[in-house]
Amino acid sequence: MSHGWGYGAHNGPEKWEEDYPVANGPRQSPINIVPKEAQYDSSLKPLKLRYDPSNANGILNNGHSFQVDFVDDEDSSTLTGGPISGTYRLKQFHFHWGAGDDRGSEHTVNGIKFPCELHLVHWNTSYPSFGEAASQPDGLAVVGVFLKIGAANPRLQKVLDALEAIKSKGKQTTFPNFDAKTLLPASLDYWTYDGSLTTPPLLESVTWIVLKEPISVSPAQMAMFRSLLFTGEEETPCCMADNYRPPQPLKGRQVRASFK
Ligand SMILES: COc1ccc(C[C@H]2SC(=O)NC2=O)c(OC)c1
Ligand SMILES: [Zn+2]
Repeated sequence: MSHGWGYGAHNGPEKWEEDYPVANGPRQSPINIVPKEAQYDSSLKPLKLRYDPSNANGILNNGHSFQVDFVDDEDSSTLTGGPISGTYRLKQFHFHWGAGDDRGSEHTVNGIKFPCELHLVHWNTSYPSFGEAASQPDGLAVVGVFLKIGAANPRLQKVLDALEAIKSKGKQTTFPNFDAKTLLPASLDYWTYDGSLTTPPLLESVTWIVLKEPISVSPAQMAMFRSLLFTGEEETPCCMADNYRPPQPLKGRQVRASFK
């Protein structure tokens, strides 16, 4: 690809292998999760997510999605327990969504696509930085949460209300005092497997932790996601949607369940 990667016909997921050959690697993400084939593992610990709202910093349209960034210079917003050992720090969260409610998630369950998927990105503090951790096989842990069409989600609305200020690529604004825990469902039951970043550079450094229980999002709220632009202010506007990579081959990997 002469131009940067994206989600269009000319630079989308089917083309990424041209610049990122790891796209065909042994532990690529996302995957289709088949609950009946996931093995219950009683040794898996409960997830422990301790987030300090004061670590929330800014919100950015990065041209592929939007992300809420967190100050991560202390162990104040962390993920411990679950399938991981040690302490992972919250770095950012972002979403993937469809142009229609029939698609948008990256992981699927029994082949079912959800309209949206939240990713909470954490890095292993046994490495000196996020960038260092991202190149290590146990460097990152991403918690995935499905969004399902239903009642409007008031906690999500706080995030969506900030989008009008970051409509086009490269725009950012402050986003203080946000508790990312409010975006989690009641149950922290999860599936876990070894995978990768779902965008270039597709590094195989992610322990995936996908929650079984979705959170709700209303059709009007989905429309707010779709009001964002992939493009910068000076470009022909292109609505940000269908920014998801489809499921990748499991290649013999085991998906474990924290619940029966
Ligand atoms: C070190 O470079 C990167 C590049 C991209 C992402 C974001 C990807 S990874 C995911 O789960 N979803 C996404 O859109 C990243 O996140 C850890 C780290
Ligand atoms: Zn993601």
